[in-house]
Amino acid sequence: MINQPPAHLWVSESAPFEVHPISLMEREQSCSAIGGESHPNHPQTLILKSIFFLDGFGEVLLTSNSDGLFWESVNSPEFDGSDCLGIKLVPEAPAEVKFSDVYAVEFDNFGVIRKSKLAVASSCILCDEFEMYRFTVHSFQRSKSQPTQWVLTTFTFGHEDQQTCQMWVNQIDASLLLQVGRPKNLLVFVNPRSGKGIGSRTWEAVAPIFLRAKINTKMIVTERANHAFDVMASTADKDLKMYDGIVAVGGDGFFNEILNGFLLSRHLAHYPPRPSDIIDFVQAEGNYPNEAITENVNGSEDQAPLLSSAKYGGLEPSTSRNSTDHDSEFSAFDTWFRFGIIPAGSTDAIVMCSTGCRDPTTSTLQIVLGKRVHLDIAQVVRWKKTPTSKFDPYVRYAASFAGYGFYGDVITESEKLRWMGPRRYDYAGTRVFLRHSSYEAEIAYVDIKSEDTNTNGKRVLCRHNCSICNTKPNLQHSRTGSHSRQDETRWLKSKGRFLSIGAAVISCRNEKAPDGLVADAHLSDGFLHLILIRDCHHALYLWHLTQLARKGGNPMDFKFVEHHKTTAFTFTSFGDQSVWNLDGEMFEAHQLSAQVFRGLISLFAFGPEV
Ligand SMILES: Nc1ncnc2c1ncn2[C@@H]1O[C@H](COP(=O)(O)OP(=O)(O)OP(=O)(O)O)[C@@H](O)[C@H]1O
Repeated sequence: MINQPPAHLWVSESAPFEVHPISLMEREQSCSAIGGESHPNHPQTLILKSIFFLDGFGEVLLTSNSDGLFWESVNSPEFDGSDCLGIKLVPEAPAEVKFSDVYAVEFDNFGVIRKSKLAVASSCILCDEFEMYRFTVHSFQRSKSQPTQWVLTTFTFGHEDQQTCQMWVNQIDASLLLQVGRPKNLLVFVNPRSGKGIGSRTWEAVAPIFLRAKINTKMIVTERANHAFDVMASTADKDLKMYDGIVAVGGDGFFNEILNGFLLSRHLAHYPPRPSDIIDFVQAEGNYPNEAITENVNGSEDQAPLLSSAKYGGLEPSTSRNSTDHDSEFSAFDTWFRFGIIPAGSTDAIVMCSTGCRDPTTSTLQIVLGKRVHLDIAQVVRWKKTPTSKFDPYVRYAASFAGYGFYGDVITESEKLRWMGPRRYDYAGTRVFLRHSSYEAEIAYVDIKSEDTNTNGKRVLCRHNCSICNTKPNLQHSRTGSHSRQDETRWLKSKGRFLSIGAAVISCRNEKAPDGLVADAHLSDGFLHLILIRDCHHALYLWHLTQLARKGGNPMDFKFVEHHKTTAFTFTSFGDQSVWNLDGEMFEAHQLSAQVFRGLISLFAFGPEV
């Protein structure tokens, strides 16, 4: 039943408007007039107050200032908070929304406003409903069951006067324009084959949020693997700079493709040292006998070689990259350009680590609200693909993980089973586990003293506004190269048979490993976590894997597991074939080196809230 609003709302007391004035309405043109604070960037900010009907709640006095909207219930005999059956309802609606949490406001024309929540829920025909002009404020709230998940919420305000509604919409719109860091133009890549083939559906579900937020999106649905890479690599910088960022609707592998398409031609920096650079130096100095290298199972410091920056890096100018070029070409994107990921893949570890959950709506909200976190990126340089291939440096970047042995085998197996969707990882994982293959290899890694790690060896989890990620680095490894400026870099070596070698850039939290591969890895502390799993009894390996799969497990607490926080490492295989897994993509490499670049890129994300 649609009623006319009660008569008292039509009576003007201080009528500032001639058309349909509403009692108690106040309009202040200057902040000082009502003792409010002016917005530092916008001294003309209006402070508005008007009586509205809040849909599903009742009559409220709505106030807008530079921070947001606030409302309080207006007590009147006809709006006493009772529903149509006379039951007293305690209003549950929040009484404020900050502009920083508002992503859109829309004028809704003439339509129904309901007096109480019960009326909304039950569509009770006896409940009071009015028809009036309306506007809707779009925001979010945290899910009650999973607080890291953000769910859409709206507040619809009704008023008899169209102009009043329109004025509020204009005012709120003006306040939203003052919110810093929100994107206006985005290039969106959609992988229709992600996960269970849900990329396009995922985009269709979240696209209205971008539309409402008045963000222009240019959307490209990929037609083949590497399509997004090719577009990113071939687009001129001046065209890319028209966008505030790039959004990937897909999984980690798809994001990796976009990242590589962006970085490969734009990020110019010195390569990390080759495995042979380190061995050559050690042999020349004579302080690290080969036998000791072979036996260095525990990475004891006595056996550690020192490597001066003058001696490593070892690349001829033709094969190295100039970090001065890097500064000019890459930093042009540095300040505002961001990447977003809307999860639609099989694992989505990067999204889980950067937003705290795996939810397309949460990721979309964090994009439209312009959130930002920095992300470390590992640069992996393959020197030789197979034992017989010639020296041919080939660079790839990884945002989450580089893994060998078990991880390489799982990705090799699962690629043949793409048709199975995300279940392929369970099937391939079981097969590879049963095979229990181990591989002979040698690893050298930069030794980091615990006082250089920002945590002093303590386990500190990465969270929203993380103090570790925000700390200035003690080491000189940074965006210009992980360790290239240090006078002395100490390398440790491990050689032997490994079930797996993993280098985690971030914690790699996912549904199979709720704490991730490394629970205390950070988004942008500038460190890699090298996890070496030596050949061990099958049952012990299973025990380690079950610890990984458990929340609060201790997967590192085994003698055969080594965990080294580092900035760079080199790898040499002694087998015929060796396959790595980079962010879920296969990467064949007989010899490689990797180094981390601290906070090399920014993501549209709020940071994990674990
Ligand atoms: N149109 C397409 N057809 C086939 N493959 C595509 C297409 N577009 C992209 N790809 C490829 O699909 C691969 C996997 O995509 P994506 O990472 O989105 O899904 P996933 O592997 O299921 O998820 P995750 O990486 O999280 O495990 C990427 O390597 C990408 O190159």
